[in-house]
Parts: sequence; structure tokens; C-alpha cells
Amino acid sequence: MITKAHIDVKQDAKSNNQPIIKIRNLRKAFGDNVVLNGFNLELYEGENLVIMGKSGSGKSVMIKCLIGLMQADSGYIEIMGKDLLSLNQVELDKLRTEIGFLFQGSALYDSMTVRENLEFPLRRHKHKFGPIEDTTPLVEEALKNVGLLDAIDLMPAELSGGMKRRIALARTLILKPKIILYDEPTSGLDPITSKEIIELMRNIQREYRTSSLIITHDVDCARVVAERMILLVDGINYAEGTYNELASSEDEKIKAFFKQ
Ligand SMILES: Nc1ncnc2c1ncn2[C@@H]1O[C@H](COP(=O)(O)OP(=O)(O)OP(=O)(O)O)[C@@H](O)[C@H]1O
Repeated sequence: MITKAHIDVKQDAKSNNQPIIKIRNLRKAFGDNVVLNGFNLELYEGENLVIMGKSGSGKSVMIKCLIGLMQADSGYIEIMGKDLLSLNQVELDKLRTEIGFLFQGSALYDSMTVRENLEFPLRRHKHKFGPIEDTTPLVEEALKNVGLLDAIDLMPAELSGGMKRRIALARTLILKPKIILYDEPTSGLDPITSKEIIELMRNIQREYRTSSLIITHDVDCARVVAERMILLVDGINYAEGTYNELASSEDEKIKAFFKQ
């Protein structure tokens, strides 16, 4: 069986690099339902790390613990050198501005134009950038980076599903986060639009030097974006490695992820 212990973490992801996120021995149960049973993770600066796990395996629970929306039963979580549990609400809010989210339900505000949707986080997190006299250059830069500058004055109802997802990504990028958490970034999209989003995720990593944690069921997405992958099985990081290392495994539990 290939387990974490048997697969070396790709060295260039680690090279002289401190983890920007570190999770140690995370445990979370709901009554008898033990969801996380000693889960570990390290996300290194500038890398795209994909987490795969079958439905109900605890990926969302792990992310919720990571961003402080759910309390783990035990374990240690460190983000950008800070022990998550030691932070007060103000410190937690400040740390959250360094983390961008692209969740399945990251909906745009329907009553606002694309421009207003992008201005919204700038106003909400004034303390990060200070007063901004003219938001237009920031809004335009974020839209250019997702290839949708022309959509600046459109309403969400006028956008396709793929465009909405790109605008949501632009809204995340406008805060220049150091970390991006993607939850099923390609779900519900057709194969061509999925490919565009995947390409965009790679460009963003290059341009912004973000570190990303990507939860996906989409094997194609994992193959293209992942420098490293973790398979979450039975509440633990069952296997870790590059896409090729895991895809060539003979272990039945690992093979199951790549049969699609
Ligand atoms: N608030 C909660 N109360 C009780 N049980 C919960 C709660 N949140 C999650 N669970 C349970 O934890 C387990 C893991 O759920 P989770 O949503 O993390 O799965 P997932 O891997 O994200 O699944 P999917 O890929 O379908 O989104 C499930 O058995 C779920 O029923």
C-alpha cells in the first residue's frame, strides 16, 4: 500500500520553504461519526495543493475548521505562523483578509453591477488598504486578470455560469490574498468552461504567487493544477504525492479516485 510515509513530498514545493498553513492531528466527530481522525496537512508558499476525498469524507469540515467557522475537537492549526486558536476576533478577521475563498456558493450580489460587486470587499476591508480614492484601477486590474474587463458594467443576470465564477474569482483577487481556498471550482461547469477556469487558476498562481488549497472531485482539474495532492480517506491524509505518483498507485483505495 502506498501511504503518506511511502511517497516523498515533491521537493521543489518544500524547498527551503516554511508552510503557510500547517494542520496537525486534526480530529472532529459528530457523536459517533468520526469525520477527521488525525488529519495532517502542510501548504507551502506558492504551491497548488489539491485535496481529494469522496463525498462525506470531511473536506468541508476540514476547511471550516481551518477558517475558524467550526471548532475541531483537538489538533493544531497554524496559518502564516499564527496559532489559529490563540487569535481573538479582531486578529482572526485580519488574518481572513489574507485568505480568499472561491466556494461553490460564492454568489455575486444580484442587485449590484460587476463593478459594485468588486468594490464591495474593498470597502468592507478598508483597514487592509486604507482609504482608496479611486477604486477603478483595482477593479479593472482584477477584471483584466480574469479576462472580463468588458463585463464591468453588466449585472450578474447578464453573465453565464462560467463568467460568474470568473467574476467571483476577480472579487477574491481584488484583496490580494496570500492564500486561496477553492471548493469545487469547476463543479456545475461544462468541460470547456471548466478548462478555462483551471487555466485561470494556474495563471493566478503564477501572477499573484498565491498558495492554494483546492478541493475537487475533478480529476482533470487535479492533473492540471496540482503540484501535490492529498487523498483524504477514513479521516486521515491517506496518501500524498504528485498526480503521477498517485495515479500510478496499485493501492485499491487510491485507484478508486482515478477511475472516472
Ligand atoms: N454540522 C454538522 N453536524 C453533524 N454532522 C456534520 C456536520 N457537518 C458535517 N457533518 C458530517 O460530517 C461528514 C463530512 O461532511 P463534509 O461536508 O465535510 O463532507 P465532504 O467531504 O465535504 O463532502 P462533499 O464532497 O459531498 O461536499 C458527513 O458525514 C456529514 O454528515
